[in-house]
Amino acid sequence: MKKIRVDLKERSYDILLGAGIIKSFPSILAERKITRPLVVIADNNFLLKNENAIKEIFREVPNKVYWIKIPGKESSKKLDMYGKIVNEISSKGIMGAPVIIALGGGVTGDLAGFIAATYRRGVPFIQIPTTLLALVDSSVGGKVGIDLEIAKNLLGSFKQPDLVIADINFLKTLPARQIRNGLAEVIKYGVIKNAELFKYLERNVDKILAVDKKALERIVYECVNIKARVVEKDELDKLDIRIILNFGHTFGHAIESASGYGTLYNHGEGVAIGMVMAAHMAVKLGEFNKNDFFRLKDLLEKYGLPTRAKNIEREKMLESYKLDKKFIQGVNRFILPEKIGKVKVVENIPVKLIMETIEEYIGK
Ligand SMILES: O=C(O)C(=O)C[C@@H](O)[C@H](O)[C@H](O)COP(=O)(O)O
Ligand SMILES: [Zn+2]
Repeated sequence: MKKIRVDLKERSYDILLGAGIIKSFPSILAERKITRPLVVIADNNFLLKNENAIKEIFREVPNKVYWIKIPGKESSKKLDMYGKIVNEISSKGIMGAPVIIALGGGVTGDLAGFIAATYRRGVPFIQIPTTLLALVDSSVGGKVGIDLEIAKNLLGSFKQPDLVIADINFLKTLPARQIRNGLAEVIKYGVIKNAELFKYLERNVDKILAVDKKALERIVYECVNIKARVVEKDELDKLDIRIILNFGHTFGHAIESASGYGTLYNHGEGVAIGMVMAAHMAVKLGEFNKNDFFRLKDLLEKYGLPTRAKNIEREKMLESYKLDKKFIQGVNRFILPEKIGKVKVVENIPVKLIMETIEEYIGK
């Protein structure tokens, strides 16, 4: 088992990473003296495939366990679902503050984390990510929240988990589209911080798409380390350091919102298109060379990710785009690549270039 420490003073925590480590869940709780009741907010799709094994593990813990199942789809990250779950928790007659556990992908983690941040003004929180996207990105760093109709992640908070239990074995039963969803974020890490990781992704496409355990473990380890180090320097996303993790997300989020958070584009797919759009703007601004642009586009395509969006209403996308949390008082701010492995923040990109890019990549 590997242990990655996220050093955030009194909010520091461990990420325990390994194949099959979920089996050690009862001893992990015992070692850490976690005795409070557990409220497990679980993705019902994940449970459908793994319920027996998971329930067997939870039967070995002395804590009282309450289960809440949710559909792990983006459409669950909404106010009505949030209201329903907090009411359900409060009606269970739990004495004292429970520990909230997120057992699922990014949606489950973001929603459960927002509940952990707000229920009783905050209760302990454990992330057990079950998708590649959640393993490499959303389970680490404490961004939690829900979507509003008009834009993604508009209501939220920072709530660092107390522990992350990252079991690579969960990836074995993940549908291919979910693997690709996470791979978009993995490619993002290569572009923003690690050219070697990017090369590794270029050289090992077949292995990675075949969900080779060693390759996936290596990737998850690299990504989590990058994220942990970035978050340590700028936990609250205020110093223009953490912002690099948002590469591809301005257009990506707008694509997700404009497509109704449905099945059309998931988060990774939106981010894949968003990265290509941002990279193309960087080429046009003379900040990024064409060759690297095509390396990025090709790599996304090799992993089966989209690089342009169809069936999106541009007007809807623009409404959501304007609410990007990175923009300051009407000044747009984008993360643009300078080379593979390095990005920078660029402000005030000409509206003409942004509109041209939308015209080129977003359409009916
Ligand atoms: O952790 C971060 O910081 C990120 O930006 C990582 C993103 O991949 C992730 O999708 C995040 O939830 C986006 O947050 P937002 O601030 O753009 O809503
Ligand atoms: Zn993301």
